[in-house]
Amino acid sequence: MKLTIKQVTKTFKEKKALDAIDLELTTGVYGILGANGSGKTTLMRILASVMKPTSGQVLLDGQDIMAMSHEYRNLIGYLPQHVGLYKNFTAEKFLKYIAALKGLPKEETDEKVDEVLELVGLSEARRKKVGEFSGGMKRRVGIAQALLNDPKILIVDEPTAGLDPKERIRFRNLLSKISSNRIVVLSTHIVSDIEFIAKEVLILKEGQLIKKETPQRLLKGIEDKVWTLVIDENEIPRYQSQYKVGNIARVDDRFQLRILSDDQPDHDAIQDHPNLEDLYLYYFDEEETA
Ligand SMILES: Nc1ncnc2c1ncn2[C@@H]1O[C@H](COP(=O)(O)OP(=O)(O)OP(=O)(O)O)[C@@H](O)[C@H]1O
Repeated sequence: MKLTIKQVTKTFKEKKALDAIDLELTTGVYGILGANGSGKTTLMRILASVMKPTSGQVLLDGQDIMAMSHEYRNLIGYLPQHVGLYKNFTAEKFLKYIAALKGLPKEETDEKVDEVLELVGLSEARRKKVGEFSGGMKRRVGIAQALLNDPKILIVDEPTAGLDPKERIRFRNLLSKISSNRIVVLSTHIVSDIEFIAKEVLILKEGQLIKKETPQRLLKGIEDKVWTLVIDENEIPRYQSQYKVGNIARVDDRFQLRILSDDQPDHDAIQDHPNLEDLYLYYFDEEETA
């Protein structure tokens, strides 16, 4: 199975949200990383076929998804950024309701609902009201509804926003588990969401795809650019104005700075192994780092 994105551009009035994106996706998890407004949601919506590109095409195994219409929609599971859940429904009732909306045959529904509840770890909570669920459980209901039609392509937009670290890990493992025979596209600006599960990381910046690499290769690209340096507090502003400074940690009465720089920022600076947080800082320096 291959999803091909060919010269996809989306323009809103004068704003180019996506600018001639070319991409090929096969089974596995793809992490789309980008700052706010970089075009992640727009790309996800086009892949989910809820939005048409201004120009360009998306092809599934050579067929235009717009021409495939329902045939394509039946292959898609989509979890938008904000999904409406019916608070007074139990998880089970909600999923049965969505199954009916998706046109699942009645005789298959019970078994399918059992299966997705099990998959997302909510079997025991199935008779509880969704309104009483934690943030992480609600997201898992969201994934469960997206999986009801056993989609070959699963698109999840910022699924971990607002989740605590434990719930994030659980969610990540779930995505990893279900990705073996599907294309999973996950957007996030939280780097640790994709560091361990993404087959490739796609970096979007101002509507352009600036990188598409395995996490390992991306890190290799900044291998000799990460430095740590211990300084006094009054020196911090000088380094912040001259360099891309990431984490600042207190070490006794001094401070350790994590600095991204092509050259050694000071003769006392020590090189360190890069992580994806460094990478994010490297590409999105001027924007807020998450
Ligand atoms: N319906 C719309 N009308 C006008 N402009 C839009 C519309 N949707 C998106 N945009 C603009 O297109 C750009 C990309 O938006 P998009 O929502 O795809 O970014 P994003 O990377 O998903 O951001 P976020 O992380 O904040 O969700 C932004 O500048 C946004 O303001």
